Amino acid sequence: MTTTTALPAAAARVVDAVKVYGAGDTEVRALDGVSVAFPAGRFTAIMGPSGSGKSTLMHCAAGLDTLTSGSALIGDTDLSALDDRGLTLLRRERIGFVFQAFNLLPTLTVAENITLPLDLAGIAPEQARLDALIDAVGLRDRLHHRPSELSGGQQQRVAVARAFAGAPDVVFADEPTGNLDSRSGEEVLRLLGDTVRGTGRTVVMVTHDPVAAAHADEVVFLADGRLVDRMQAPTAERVLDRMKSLDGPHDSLAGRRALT
Ligand SMILES: Nc1ncnc2c1ncn2[C@@H]1O[C@H](COP(=O)(O)OP(=O)(O)OP(=O)(O)O)[C@@H](O)[C@H]1O
Repeated sequence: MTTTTALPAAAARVVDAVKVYGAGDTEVRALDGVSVAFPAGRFTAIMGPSGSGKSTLMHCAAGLDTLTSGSALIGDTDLSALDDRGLTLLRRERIGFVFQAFNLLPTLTVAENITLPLDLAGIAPEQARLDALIDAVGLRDRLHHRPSELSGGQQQRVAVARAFAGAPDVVFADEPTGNLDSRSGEEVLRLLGDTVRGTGRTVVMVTHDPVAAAHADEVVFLADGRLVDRMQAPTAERVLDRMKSLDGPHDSLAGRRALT
């Protein structure tokens, strides 16, 4: 038996994660010894002031970037044990991504965009799951449209469907509402939350926005590359209060956005 079996089920985690950019005078410790587990079947938000290491943590946890030291695991797979091809396959088969800029392929239809990761992996789509996803994102009447014919909110809902299409172990979402108006953003957040609660999938989301973070089951807070707090059952008000105490004397983008 390995020691990992004693830990609560984590879809993804980092242990003693250190990420250093640059060297000498220009060295930045973007992650300075972070250990955090993202539990399976839960929606976790990562918050913290600008430059606190949120994106770095997400990129390293998702195998988009490598740690300077420490480990990043998806389930029990240590990413440092994988070569480039192994990492590519893991990202394709076990991880879903939602980015701020939607990242849909403009020449493909909505339906083709949704099944693209499965097509790339040579996996036949499971039709019942696809149908349920298409209904959940409310885009059945748009399946043969191109992304340019959709609103931003609709495009992001396609991206959410694509991220979940292959039943990944974890979906990482990087500021998924950053390019959306508040109503469309709310729809995308509700969709992420409903998918986690309805299907037991796992979502890890980086956000600046306390209102967005309040859709999660738990918020983890970073400051200066360190994990400084975790909050269960967050509300926007409690998240904003916690962010104010992390921001120090200057207003954070999160605080300014939430107050406008
Ligand atoms: N490629 C890079 N080269 C050098 N420094 C970097 C690089 N990427 C990030 N950093 C630095 O690492 C620190 C953490 O950056 P990161 O983008 O992870 O923070 P963040 O919390 O996501 O910030 P924001 O909320 O502004 O997006 C910052 O000081 C940043 O300038």
